[in-house]
Amino acid sequence: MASGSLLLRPVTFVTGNAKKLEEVRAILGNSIPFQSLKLELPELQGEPEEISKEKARLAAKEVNGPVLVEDTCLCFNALNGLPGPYIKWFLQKIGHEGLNNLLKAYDDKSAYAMCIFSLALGPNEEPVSFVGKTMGKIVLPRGPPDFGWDPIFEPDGYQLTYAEMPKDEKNKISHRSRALSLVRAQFAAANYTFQSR
Ligand SMILES: O=P(O)(O)OP(=O)(O)OP(=O)(O)OC[C@H]1O[C@@H](n2cnc3c(O)ncnc32)[C@H](O)[C@@H]1O
Ligand SMILES: [Mg+2]
Repeated sequence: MASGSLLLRPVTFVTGNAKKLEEVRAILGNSIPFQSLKLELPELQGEPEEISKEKARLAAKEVNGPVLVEDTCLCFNALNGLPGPYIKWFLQKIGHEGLNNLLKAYDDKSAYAMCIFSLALGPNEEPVSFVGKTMGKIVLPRGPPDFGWDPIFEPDGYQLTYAEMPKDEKNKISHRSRALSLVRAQFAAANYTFQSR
């Protein structure tokens, strides 16, 4: 082992969401060796970063090794950041139309997508978080409804919603790719060494 480096089992990215996994794979390529585990973890209520960290603690206990998790928020500025971490349930219950209706009473349609990754090196290690944000606005749905709220989020500087953009274009500017740049920087700085599987 090189001096100053930490020998780890490969990191397990834990998520119940196949679309997230697809994007994480596309964004990371071979830059960080990881495997994945499909697991729906219980989620706390509270501030986004704490929710993400708690997911990492639970995941690290399940896996008994290094884990990466993420929690995604869609935050409306007119609603002081809500639905935020509760977007999954809002989307499920009221859909794209209902989310648009929430903003009918306000001129301000601006919103941001936020991804908080948390890395825990093991079940007894405190997780570290990495936040990525992309600013934009909420619009009537346009584009294929393949992934969550992609059809109603139009990032600033584009006339396309996330759903209308080619995947690699979304992955260049997305909340997820911004957070993963920080994760990658952490891995580079920490100089972790991975055991071969
Ligand atoms: O198992 P986990 O990783 O928690 O997966 P999840 O689907 O439960 O995901 P979250 O708890 O982070 O809830 C975020 C919600 O936002 C959706 N979502 C996440 N990332 C998105 C993206 O980039 N574009 C559109 N929708 C997204 C996702 O489908 C959920 O409905
Ligand atoms: Mg979830």
